[in-house]
Amino acid sequence: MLELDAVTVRFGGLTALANISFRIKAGEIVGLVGPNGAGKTTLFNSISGLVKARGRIAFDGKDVTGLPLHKRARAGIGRTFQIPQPMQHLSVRENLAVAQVFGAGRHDEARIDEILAVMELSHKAEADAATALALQELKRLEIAKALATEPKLLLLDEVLAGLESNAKKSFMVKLKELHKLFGLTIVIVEHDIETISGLCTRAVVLNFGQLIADGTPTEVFNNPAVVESYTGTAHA
Ligand SMILES: Nc1ncnc2c1ncn2[C@@H]1O[C@H](COP(=O)(O)OP(=O)(O)OP(=O)(O)O)[C@@H](O)[C@H]1O
Repeated sequence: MLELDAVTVRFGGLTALANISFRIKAGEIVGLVGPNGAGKTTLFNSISGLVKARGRIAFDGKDVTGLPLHKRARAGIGRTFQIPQPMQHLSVRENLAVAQVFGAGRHDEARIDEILAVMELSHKAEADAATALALQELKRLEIAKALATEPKLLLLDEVLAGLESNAKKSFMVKLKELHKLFGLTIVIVEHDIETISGLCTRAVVLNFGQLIADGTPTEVFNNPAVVESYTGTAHA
């Protein structure tokens, strides 16, 4: 479903991603892990089209490397952002409608109602999205907006960050439900080892823009290079 070949991103003299190559199969839930500044968000930006990358990115067998953001969304690549930013002055429902037109090129109220229901936001559908939502609701809206684009591949950037452990657990259950209900492939950036182990069958680890491990969560978190990347001993 997703193929990355030698994906490289430079910002001036800084190499944010260096020759990243891996494949993701349809239906996988993959954890994208690594210390701050490792390149995780830049990888999401490269896949979704927010950042230009060298190398090759293919999705569903088609080369999307040169495609703009909206065409990648139409191809089925959806994402959330680290800091949820609903559109100002629009209701929750309107936020989803805009996302749907952008990503799917159509307006389907029934589908929006379904997403509102599954994300437990029906009671807030007409509320002002920017001012009337608590943190958990904002996070649910961020995921709902990505779902409204009708993705096949969903890139989740730290959607569980800042939640206490019970809320985290219920979000994990919800993500598993969405995976099944919408037939999604998911890549999730997350720092918490327990969350990655509970949710993902595979983890890919970046450090200083390099891919340093790829395997089951148990394999990866026992890998000395990964432990070093978190404790800093390798680069201290
Ligand atoms: N637009 C940009 N211009 C210049 N440098 C950037 C830009 N975006 C990211 N970087 C740099 O690229 C590197 C990778 O950043 P990135 O945000 O992808 O890391 P990350 O793994 O997502 O980190 P975090 O866990 O802190 O979100 C960092 O050194 C960052 O400062």
